[in-house]
Amino acid sequence: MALGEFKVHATAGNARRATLMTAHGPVQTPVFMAVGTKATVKAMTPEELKECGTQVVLGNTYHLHLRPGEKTIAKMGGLHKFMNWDGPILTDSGGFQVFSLSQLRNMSEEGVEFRSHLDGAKHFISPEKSMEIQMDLGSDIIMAFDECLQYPATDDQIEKSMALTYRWLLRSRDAMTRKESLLFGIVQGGLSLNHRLKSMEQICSVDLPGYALGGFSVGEPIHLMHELLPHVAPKMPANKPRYLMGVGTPTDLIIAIDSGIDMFDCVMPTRVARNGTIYTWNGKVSIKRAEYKEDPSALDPECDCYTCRNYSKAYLRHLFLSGEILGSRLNTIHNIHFYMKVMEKARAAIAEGRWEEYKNFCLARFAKKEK
Ligand SMILES: CNc1nc2c(CC[C@H]3O[C@@H](OC)[C@@H]4OC(C)(C)O[C@@H]43)c3nc(N)[nH]c(=O)c3cc2[nH]1
Ligand SMILES: [Zn+2]
Repeated sequence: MALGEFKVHATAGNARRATLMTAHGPVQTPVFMAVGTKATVKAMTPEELKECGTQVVLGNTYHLHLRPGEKTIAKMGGLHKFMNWDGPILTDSGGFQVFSLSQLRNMSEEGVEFRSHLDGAKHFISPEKSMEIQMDLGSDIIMAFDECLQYPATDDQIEKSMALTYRWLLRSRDAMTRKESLLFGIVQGGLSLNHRLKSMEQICSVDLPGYALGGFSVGEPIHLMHELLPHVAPKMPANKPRYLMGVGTPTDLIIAIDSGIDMFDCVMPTRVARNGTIYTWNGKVSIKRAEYKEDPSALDPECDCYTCRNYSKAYLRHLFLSGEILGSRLNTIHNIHFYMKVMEKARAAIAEGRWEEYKNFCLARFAKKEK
């Protein structure tokens, strides 16, 4: 397959089983990408990520620009070498984090001036600067510099913001000089269907290797996203990957795959692992509950990850209550393994004509409540 080629092998309604070719190898979709904001997927080594079936790791322009700086990472041989990850890396463009993390100074057509949340130093990111940072990092998939509007937003704010995001996409595209990197455009448009379709028309009119849906999972009631997705995702170019940014729970993944989404990222599995929430094939487990104090069973009897093969709920509860680092590591290994297993089985189900059955199985299982 050629660089950037997206080959659809099978479909089931809007769901697709496909392969995206990147400079660091093929990505089998639907895919869940592990979030490695500061050049590490928290608490896991690259070997453990691979063992869990991780294909793509995310990095971030905003965080890595502030520390250690993309020029330093470039001097160290680029982000792959720096973090010892030889698979595909996708980097977010930093817009979302500037708006959500920093004390924003001001925003203009040119770009965004902000103060670092680390030391208050002044910085400026524009579409051109964001592309330069991501190319210095050696990213395989680069996200266009966009404005991710907060929720709720007025129609006027949505229209102005998506027009800016479109103009910034054109500047992002014109600033791309690294042919190994694939640029994805980001569709905005808030939570209104007509704005979403208008933004999709604009963004997808630019010929790119892939397109993302941004502006979701920003505090809106999640059902609004579920209601919009089936009307938007299937209308995006069928021969290009569709990436739903920042989503989501296992249930969200299944619902979005069913609407035609191919790629996902979310801090959920790693973040909730560190505070003791475990995803299993029978719903969520909160390891700190007293009922697990002397429970010899694995987190999930249906899981074959390193954690479930070697440790009991009693031990993992003890580690969590003791604030032991190993607790974070073992819980994260399980949650990442679980997410990757859900996606691996989804790929097989679509390929083998079993998607409806697998979808309904997952939605029922994931909804089960702890006794
Ligand atoms: C959680 N909900 C959510 N995240 C979103 C993102 C950022 C996604 C990145 O932010 C981090 O999650 C907070 C993840 O770790 C890194 C590595 C930073 O990458 C992921 C978005 N990014 C852009 N450019 N545009 C968007 O409209 C957008 C919407 C999102 N909704
Ligand atoms: Zn497990």
